[in-house]
Amino acid sequence: MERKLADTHTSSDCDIVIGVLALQGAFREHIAHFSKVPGVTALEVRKKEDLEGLDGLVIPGGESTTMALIAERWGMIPELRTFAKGGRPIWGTCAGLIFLADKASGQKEGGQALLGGLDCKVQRNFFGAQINSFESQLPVPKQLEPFQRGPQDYRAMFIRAPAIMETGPSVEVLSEYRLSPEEQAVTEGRESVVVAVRSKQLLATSFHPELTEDSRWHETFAEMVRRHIAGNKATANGRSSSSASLSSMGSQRSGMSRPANMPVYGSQDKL
Ligand SMILES: NC(=O)CC[C@H](N)C(=O)O
Repeated sequence: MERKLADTHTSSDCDIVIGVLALQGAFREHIAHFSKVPGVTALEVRKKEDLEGLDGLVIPGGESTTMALIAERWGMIPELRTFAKGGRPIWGTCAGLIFLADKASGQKEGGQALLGGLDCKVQRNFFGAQINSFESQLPVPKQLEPFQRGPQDYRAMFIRAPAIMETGPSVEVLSEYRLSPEEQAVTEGRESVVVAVRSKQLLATSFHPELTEDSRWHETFAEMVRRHIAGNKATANGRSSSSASLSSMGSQRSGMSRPANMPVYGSQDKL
């Protein structure tokens, strides 16, 4: 595929290629979303060679044990770890968050391979089984530029979702979910759990933005990827990467806000 990353491009308009791990789960829905974000080409990643030339990677929701087993069978775990260590941006949604976490509790017997890198402890299936899946409107994370357009809340869909129980110092909390009194009763009085974080080049969400019609999480990740590229270019040119400001990137795009409350993509049964 021909790529356009000319030096004359600013960070805000350079074309980027984002891979979506397509071993299992909701990868098609992520690709459908990225097709709505200008300048983004999204590709399925099915084998280790597909990781070459990507600017960023999404690990979708699905079933993290199954995804890890398939990745192991295809010999992809070392390459995925190398990709993560290399510093290119990765976004994990739901099972993808579990995959990125340094620690996960509630694993199946025998455990599961984790990529790690995200200094968090997650609890698998924190919100219960498939039948306990639910939706919630959460306030937008103020620090993310794409969320300054459109509604002041976003639709979060939790499907056998994990929660982030502990975060390390490098982790920035983007969203929390307030637990009901009944939920607090079974979590030793904990009032909320973390459901979205960012840490350096990693983004992770407990819920499924790809199953809604709101592309602002996808725009956020595309910005992280562009900022990473701009930072690398600035370093290569001996300049400070702070010249790549998120707000200046966002201000050049217009007409991209969409109503959050739109139909769900596809069937949840396949998750
Ligand atoms: N929707 C999801 O991605 C669910 C994640 C699933 N509970 C797991 O542990 O992998």
